[in-house]
Amino acid sequence: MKREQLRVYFIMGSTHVKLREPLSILEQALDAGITMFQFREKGSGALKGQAYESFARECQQRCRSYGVPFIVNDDIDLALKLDADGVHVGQEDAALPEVRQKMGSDKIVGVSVHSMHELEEAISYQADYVGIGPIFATKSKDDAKKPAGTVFLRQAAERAPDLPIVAIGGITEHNFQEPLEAGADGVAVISAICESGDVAETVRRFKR
Ligand SMILES: Cc1ncc(COP(=O)(O)OP(=O)(O)O)c(N)n1
Ligand SMILES: Cc1nc(C(=O)O)sc1CCOP(=O)(O)O
Ligand SMILES: [Mg+2]
Repeated sequence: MKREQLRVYFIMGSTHVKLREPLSILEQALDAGITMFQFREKGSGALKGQAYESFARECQQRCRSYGVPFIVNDDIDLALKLDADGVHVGQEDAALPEVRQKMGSDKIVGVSVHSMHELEEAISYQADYVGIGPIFATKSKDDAKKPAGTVFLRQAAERAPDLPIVAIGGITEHNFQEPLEAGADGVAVISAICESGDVAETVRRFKR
């Protein structure tokens, strides 16, 4: 993958957008230039079964029409079934060698890391990128860790200059420069886009 693809990484599930139409938000975000999309359908009220798969396919179809990578959060079986562009897994989701073996070498495998040990593992098992967070406080993940700021992000970028890094957690139009200056290639965002009154303008600001 190209590290520029992490520049504005939009993450969404139907539960993140409350009463607003999620597919319309995704289309507006794609049209405004998001560079990667993650399908993250989890938590209370999340779709299940056929509705879950159909919603994923609808999102994937839209990403394909814009040439934007479609990444599945957590669910490797769904990623394989849909021939998604990749998966994102956390430390508790699955073992990285197994994920790589199932997905194959051509697909994108992203992993969350919070320590140097986890970063070293991600490097040795050839993760395509790492997600580091939460940088700031977030309300979008119930089991998020404490906000960590950019200290570890900066250390990770220094240790692994060739490994693409995306910052996540509480990132907004007003604070996104901080993780970029610390060495992130891009920012991964849920609420700043899902809850924006002007999705297109918000995405454009992240791209400036
Ligand atoms: C880009 C990116 N970075 C980190 C995460 C968090 O993954 P994880 O810790 O597995 O938590 P859940 O998102 O699965 O709740 C992510 N999804 N994307
Ligand atoms: C999905 C996720 N993972 C995080 C991590 O720290 O690993 S924080 C987070 C939620 C990001 O949403 P928002 O942009 O609304 O803060
Ligand atoms: Mg996960």
